[in-house]
Amino acid sequence: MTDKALPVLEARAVAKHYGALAAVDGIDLKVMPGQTIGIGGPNGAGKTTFFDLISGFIPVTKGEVLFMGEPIKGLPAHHLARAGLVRTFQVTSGFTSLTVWQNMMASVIFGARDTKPGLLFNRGNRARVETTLEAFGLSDLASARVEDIPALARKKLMVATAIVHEPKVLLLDEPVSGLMPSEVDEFISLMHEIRARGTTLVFIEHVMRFLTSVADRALIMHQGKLIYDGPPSGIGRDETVRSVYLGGAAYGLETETGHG
Ligand SMILES: Nc1ncnc2c1ncn2[C@@H]1O[C@H](COP(=O)(O)OP(=O)(O)OP(=O)(O)O)[C@@H](O)[C@H]1O
Repeated sequence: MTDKALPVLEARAVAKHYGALAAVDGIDLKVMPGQTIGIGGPNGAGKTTFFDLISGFIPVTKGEVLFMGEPIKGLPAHHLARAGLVRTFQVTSGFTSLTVWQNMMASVIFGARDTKPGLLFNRGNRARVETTLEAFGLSDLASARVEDIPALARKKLMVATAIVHEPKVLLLDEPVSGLMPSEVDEFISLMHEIRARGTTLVFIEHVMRFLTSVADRALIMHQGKLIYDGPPSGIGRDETVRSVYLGGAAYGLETETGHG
């Protein structure tokens, strides 16, 4: 069982340099079990690079990242995913010529600890896929090819293929970018359901309405550093955040997007 007092994911003075550029410049972060953290900030602030570091996708230049108290250095991303640290990408991924059902089964099979794929088409895994598709409102599209389904369904499928592994920590990179306001609302409800399961969530999002409705803690990055760490309701009142991200003006957080 997860120890409530220990961070599930921790960044200690994490930095990533590209030549002279510090894309991420010494970030400390403790993600506690069950937290939902939303990360915002202007383009080029270092959000995706930070995500790449804490998911083990790229190596740190300085500092260290710990998952469940253990340093992740040197562990490949697929190993971390199997251990419960799962992420999605900004660009909606998936096997477009396969069906929704096949994508889900592929995720279950390749994400499993067991290495004998043949054994994984079992009743338990099929039931997990069915339950997840139902929870995401995707059951009716199970036999549709991914290239034929709407953008909202593709976005949902990407999260569904991640959540079917019952991750300890789910990292989502801009889950609602490009969606219509009503679709964003649907995704907000979905995120609340995922939160209710107790999944620890960390996401990047420019859509402020989504960030403030879903997260219980907000981080704002600028030039590789954290300039805000606190309740989402405080973002619009923070002078620094307003000047570098929200345009300096009084900011109504009902606004659909920040920069991006
Ligand atoms: N592989 C790379 N090589 C060189 N520079 C990079 C590389 N990846 C990112 N950068 C630079 O690091 C900085 C941070 O980029 P990053 O993509 O992390 O920002 P971001 O906050 O996610 O931006 P956006 O909101 O536009 O996605 C940028 O200046 C970017 O050009």
